[in-house]
Amino acid sequence: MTPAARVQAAIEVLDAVQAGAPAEQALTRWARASRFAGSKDRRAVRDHVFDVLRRKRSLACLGGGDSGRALMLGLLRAEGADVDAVFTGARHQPACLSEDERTAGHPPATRAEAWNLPDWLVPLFEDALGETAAAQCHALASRAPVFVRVNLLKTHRDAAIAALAEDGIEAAPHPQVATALRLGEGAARLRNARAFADGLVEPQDASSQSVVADLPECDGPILDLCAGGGGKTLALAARYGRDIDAWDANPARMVDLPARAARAGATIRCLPDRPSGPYALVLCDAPCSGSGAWRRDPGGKWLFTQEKLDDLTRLQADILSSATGLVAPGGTLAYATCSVLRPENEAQADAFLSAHPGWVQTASHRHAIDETGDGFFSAHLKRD
Ligand SMILES: C[S@@+](CC[C@H](N)C(=O)[O-])C[C@H]1O[C@@H](n2cnc3c(N)ncnc32)[C@H](O)[C@@H]1O
Repeated sequence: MTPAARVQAAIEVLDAVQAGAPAEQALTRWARASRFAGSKDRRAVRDHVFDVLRRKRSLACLGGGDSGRALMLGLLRAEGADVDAVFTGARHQPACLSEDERTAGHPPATRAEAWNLPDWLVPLFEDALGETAAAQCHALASRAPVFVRVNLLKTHRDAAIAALAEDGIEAAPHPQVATALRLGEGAARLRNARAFADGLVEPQDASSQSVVADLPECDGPILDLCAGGGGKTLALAARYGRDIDAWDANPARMVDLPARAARAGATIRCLPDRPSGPYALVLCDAPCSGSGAWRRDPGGKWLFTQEKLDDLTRLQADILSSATGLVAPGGTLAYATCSVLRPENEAQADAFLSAHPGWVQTASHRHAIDETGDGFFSAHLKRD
């Protein structure tokens, strides 16, 4: 496919997304109907689509509308591309620009437009991020860096870097997180690399790794209460060098965890029934808006509503409250979200402390959305 034909394909996928289809589904449909497209074409179309979805609001301004065509025009203008070399009208390529399209479009004017947020989220981002809100929104509208966690159960950092290099994957140590490597050239080959197959590394955002690295020392039993796919369960097993219990209200989410644990050389017990404890440490990586990681799932940013936020904060409070019975005296309940919003973070921890005398907060960490990782929050709540 020519570069312009890839743009036309992205326009069609974006039209489907704007009509309500999830981006992944729209891309899969397009790929199935476009057998002529090779893997590089598919990757390029996907990149266009996700680049637009991260910055949909500002690109709609620049492109003069929110159709797939206007959004791609906005992206090309933002990148300073020669739009007439793309909108050529040739076969499989976007039709030539009309006079209206040429004159339409303006630079983003409001904060919501410049920050690529729905209007209602702007005050929440300002409240949570203060002077860094603009920079963090800019990071949220950019491609996410790719990180892996070095699995200390099997290897060490330099050996992991060398193993990745054997498969042509560049990896550089993270400036603060000892287990994290940032991947460069060749990152797309990770899933086929020996280092991955042998369990030397696991894909995991650096802030996610940091949440586990920051946990207190612990000698007793450990539970991952919202284990999901088990990213943090595996990190816990490596961090503490012992067995970890894992549970999730939706057990189907843990289906791949036994195979992942086997590859990582970790012993994880996926509990069939709700655990009863007591545990010295319970990690509660709660369901959340995902606002700290929307650059990986930009569709979520545009579909999120105040009502969904209210539902989530109620669920988080319920999960935290029901987790209290699982923690041994002197033990820690570590609450974490990949959100930057106060109602899901500091306000949630404060409400917990008010409602549960006998608990104290021993630490809280905020991770900014930037080149070193996603936005994350964690609070360590200790049972006195
Ligand atoms: C943010 S995800 C966990 C991600 C996971 N810790 C990881 O690192 O890959 C939150 C998980 O909480 C689970 N969940 C929702 N309600 C729950 C509840 N009441 N108790 C336990 N888990 C719950 C969801 O099914 C989801 O898998």
